[in-house]
Amino acid sequence: MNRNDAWIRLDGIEKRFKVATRTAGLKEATKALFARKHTIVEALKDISFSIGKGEIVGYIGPNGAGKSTTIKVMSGILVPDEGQCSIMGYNPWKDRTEYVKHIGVVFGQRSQLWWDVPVIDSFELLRDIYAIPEGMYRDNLAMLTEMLDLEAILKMPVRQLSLGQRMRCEIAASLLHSPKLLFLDEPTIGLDAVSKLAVRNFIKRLNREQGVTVILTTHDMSDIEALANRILMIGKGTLLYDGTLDELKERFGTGKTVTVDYRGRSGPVAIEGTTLIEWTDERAVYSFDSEKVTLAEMVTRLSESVEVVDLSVSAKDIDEIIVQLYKEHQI
Ligand SMILES: Nc1ncnc2c1ncn2[C@@H]1O[C@H](COP(=O)(O)OP(=O)(O)OP(=O)(O)O)[C@@H](O)[C@H]1O
Repeated sequence: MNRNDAWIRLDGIEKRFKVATRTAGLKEATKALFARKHTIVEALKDISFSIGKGEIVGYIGPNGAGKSTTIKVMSGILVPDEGQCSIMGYNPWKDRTEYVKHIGVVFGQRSQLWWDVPVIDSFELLRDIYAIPEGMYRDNLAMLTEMLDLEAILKMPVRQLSLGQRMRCEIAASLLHSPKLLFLDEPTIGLDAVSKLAVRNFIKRLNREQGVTVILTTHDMSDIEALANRILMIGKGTLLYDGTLDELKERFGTGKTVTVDYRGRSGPVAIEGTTLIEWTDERAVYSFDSEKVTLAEMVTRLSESVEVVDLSVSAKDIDEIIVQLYKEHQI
């Protein structure tokens, strides 16, 4: 894709936050208030990428990496300090009034629905706020009610809904005005397996049948496996990976994972050529590359420090690849 033709394009986006420094104790806090001590958090550093129409992109990274900040910049909520952003020909923060008519946004941790009124009343309020034409509203409501199985819950007040029911309503609310681009920030957070599956299936169908482009942030790698054709990985405000999940597996997933059950030690045993993924009082999980260290060497090294009770070897799954990547990049 020629970057100039890209549907979504970010170029050198930077965002800094000024945070008041807090010190322990009232006296210190008062002093800091008057002295106006601040530190600068560099939330986004030179972020550039392009996304084409119809893609589903997973935006991943550990806590505090800058995912939500990017989504807020892209949805026009935050103005960056540096850089350019063009989405469907709009500048999200300068053309915000017109731009928001073409995007849908769901923040999994926040609600856009009114707590005490029936869901359908919230939908009607949104229809009025966004001046959605009646025909479009009726068609979309019927389609979303069917696809997200909302019939039985439309008349219930939001506060009575389960988390999974509420999330289905949040997603429907963000799509009533037929946006062509949907931002989902942690859409499956806290959901049970059945609700997660319903949300994922809906996103897939929406993308396939309506051509809606989806950008989603998640900590759940099974969301990524189920949905994303492409991954953007961010750490400490810097973009670290842009590619497909298959490429990621090919590049980083060649190694294997060893799970060791053991007795006789409380602290971790470091083994050269391996990455320690998990360590408890009874179990350790290592990832290793057989070109760097053999299984026999690992067992020998472990047996010097612990009594090995059981050991199993498996191919690395996506969560382990991600943990390894975060470690390699020290994020
Ligand atoms: N309004 C704000 N004021 C000050 N600092 C902020 C603000 N919003 C975000 N930050 C800081 O910017 C950095 C990036 O935050 P952001 O919320 O984008 O991360 P994230 O990748 O979405 O994290 P998580 O997975 O925990 O939601 C963090 O250090 C955060 O503390």
